[in-house]
Amino acid sequence: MATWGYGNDNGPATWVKSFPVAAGTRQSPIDIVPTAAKCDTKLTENPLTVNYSPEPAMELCNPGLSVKANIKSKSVIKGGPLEGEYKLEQFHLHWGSADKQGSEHTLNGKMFPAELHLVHYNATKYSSFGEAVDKPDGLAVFGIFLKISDKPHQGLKSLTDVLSEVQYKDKSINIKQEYNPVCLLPDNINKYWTYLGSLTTPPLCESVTWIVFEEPIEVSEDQMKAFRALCCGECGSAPIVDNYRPPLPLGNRQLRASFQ
Ligand SMILES: NS(=O)(=O)c1ccc(CCCCO)cc1
Ligand SMILES: [Zn+2]
Repeated sequence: MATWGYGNDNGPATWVKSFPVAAGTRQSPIDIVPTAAKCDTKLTENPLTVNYSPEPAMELCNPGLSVKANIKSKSVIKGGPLEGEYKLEQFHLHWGSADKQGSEHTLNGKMFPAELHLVHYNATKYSSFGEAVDKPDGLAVFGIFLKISDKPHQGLKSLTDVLSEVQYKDKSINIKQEYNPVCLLPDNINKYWTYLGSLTTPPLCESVTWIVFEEPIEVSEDQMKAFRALCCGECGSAPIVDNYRPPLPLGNRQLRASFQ
């Protein structure tokens, strides 16, 4: 199969041909149904802790199906559902061609216009992201919903203001100003759902402890337009839009909530 993507010929329904785990039992994303989540006090007794550091010259790139920032500084998380310390590797987003769609996780069947993923690997047990990526306890990903407001998100503005410089595939730039990814988190990180899942793109490894925050971050329509202006290839290629995998069955998994 040619490279995977989100089109009719290479989209999510076709991935199982090259990546059989797509039909696995702990796939992501899922539809989050809060009333079906089990409130687990163990999650609150051991609060999720975020220790992110400023990134001096953060690299922003267009790999062709999203926009990604690669992290070099020591930014770590622990607690909540996690055992050990997980180190931030990268963050990226998924978004729609219109505000009615774009997120990967859904909330009671509702899609948000976009979803931000902060990808961490288990640095206590593994020496690199590459080693951790296919281990059942290898990764932890923060899922943050984006919703539209009339004000731009200041933290994302440092990125959306320069997206035109990575408009084409394989372009990358360094963000001049020091950037601390903590600015991307919602105000309240104590309210989240967590479950055992997978990467939402090939290779779809079943290696992710998902932590999806209840509180969305707010972005402007202009910022959404900036994401939708990114291109899959070189000048004249199709825009990167609708780069989301639809939800998979929860199956026998337990969805836990850190709050009532
Ligand atoms: N949408 S996601 O957060 O699940 C995600 C994170 C990271 C990768 C990269 C896998 C690279 C394998 O070599 C792919 C998907
Ligand atoms: Zn993602």
